[in-house]
Amino acid sequence: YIWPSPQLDALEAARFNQNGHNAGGIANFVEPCDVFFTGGINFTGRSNIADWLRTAYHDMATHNVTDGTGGMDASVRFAEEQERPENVGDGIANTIGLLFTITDRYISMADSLTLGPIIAIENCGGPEIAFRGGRLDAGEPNMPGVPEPQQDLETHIASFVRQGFTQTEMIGLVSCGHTIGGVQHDFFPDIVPELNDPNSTESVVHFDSTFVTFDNNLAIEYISGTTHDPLVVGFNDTTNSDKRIFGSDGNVTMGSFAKSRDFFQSTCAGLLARMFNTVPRGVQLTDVVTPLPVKPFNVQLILDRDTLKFSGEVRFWNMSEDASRTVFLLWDDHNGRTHQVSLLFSGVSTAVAGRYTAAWYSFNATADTPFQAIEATAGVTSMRFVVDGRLEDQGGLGFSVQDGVVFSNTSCATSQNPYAGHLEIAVRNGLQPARVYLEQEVLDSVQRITVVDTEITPPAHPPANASSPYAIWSIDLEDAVKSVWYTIGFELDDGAKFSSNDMHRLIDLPPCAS
Ligand code: HEM
Repeated sequence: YIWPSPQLDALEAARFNQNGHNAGGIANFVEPCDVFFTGGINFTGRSNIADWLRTAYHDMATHNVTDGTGGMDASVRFAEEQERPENVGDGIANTIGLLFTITDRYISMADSLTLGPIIAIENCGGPEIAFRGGRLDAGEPNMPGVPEPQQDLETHIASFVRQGFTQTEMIGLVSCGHTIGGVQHDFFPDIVPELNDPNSTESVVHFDSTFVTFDNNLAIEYISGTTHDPLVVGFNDTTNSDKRIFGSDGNVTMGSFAKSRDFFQSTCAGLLARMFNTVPRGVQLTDVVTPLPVKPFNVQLILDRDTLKFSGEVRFWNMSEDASRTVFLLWDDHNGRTHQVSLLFSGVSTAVAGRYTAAWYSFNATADTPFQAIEATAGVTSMRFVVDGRLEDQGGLGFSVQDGVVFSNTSCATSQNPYAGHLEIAVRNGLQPARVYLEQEVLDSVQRITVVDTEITPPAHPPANASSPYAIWSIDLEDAVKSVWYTIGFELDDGAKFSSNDMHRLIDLPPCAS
């Protein structure tokens, strides 16, 4: 895709900035892979990766291919769904507690329930699964429909067909799920006993011997007759659903998984991608999110009197640290001139258990000045980068920068208690936006993040200083909750909308001069 694209930029960052510089919040919950909840030494027998993968399946499994309802839509967050016997346990609540922390206006709750297990699986021995974003969060619970272990084979086959999977795919999907985790005594006392095991304090009997590694050991142990899977060799045959499912094609599928780790991994990559992409009818997912080779990050412009403070970073994918590398930022201004500065190395990030490395450079002028000072009259229209003499300009398009509507740091606080402030937004002469507004992320009555706009009115009088490139629009605000973050948005006559990357709170503003 072409940068900038706010939603894809956010999804790409959540998917690929996993560890190190500017890392997102997910990967460290599964590093090491047996982390449970927020970390520390874990003797429970449980793990985040297991909770996340099961939760995603339970969110999806309500799907009905015939009427298009259900699917990955985070309906599993509703208490009404969690209270159903099919969703017994606290794993769903744990998952929500961790993964919903990455949601924002661009990353839905259902996307976070997808990103979690995808990142967990690829960091814990499993395949890279193609990720598409854009899931919409349900406004109400879905119909019940998650399979339960005491149901018979015909019921399970019918259930998977309703979800959109054949019998063979059912065998695959169950073994891709049950290569991780196990069954807990607390919630399934009729399936597994109390273990009294200091290494499994929550009495979890695991499906295979490598229960936080995504591998084909479940199949190997099943085929070789050494399995301890409590849904295969459980003392209660009624709940031996894995046994009935795995054996339902004469062990052909499980046999092929046992023989080939690669076949298991590639089959799971395909089946799990389909599981994650099973969404209610009408939801349009993005294309598969792939890492941008050159990606500006958090580019911001703030007006400081006659100067624009231009800050940001750029990430180069598949590049490690190299002190001898030179990186230049080139930017064009409104006068048709090009400026050039050398950028400072700012860090390295990694992804997919270290399989990928990215090098980051920041727009600092010096180590202490985290921005470039640009003459406001000249402004900035687009950027390019030159890395060791190689031009990076998105195939000739450049990386466009909007300096049309920017926060002015003449904004100030009029009162501290309650917090009140006077926000000044600078609008570039000649732009003539249809609207300028503050944006605030709020939760609706069912926890979905929406953006509420507060209109800013244009100045009543023409700017006193007509030679200034910007006119100041302003708004007076009070903040009852003291820490509301605002971004700045504007809309053009053709409906195109823009949002700033910089966020502001009233409590951060300097006092207004009296
Ligand atoms: C007929 C279909 C299925 C049945 C009857 C079934 C049943 C169960 C049961 C009873 C548990 C124990 C849960 C607990 O103790 O909290 C479990 C755990 C689990 N299931 Fe399934 N399952 C099925 C399909 C799937 C599928 C398709 C996936 C994912 C692709 C999956 C992923 C998991 C995972 C990761 C766990 C481990 C949870 C943990 O250790 O906390 N299951 N399953």
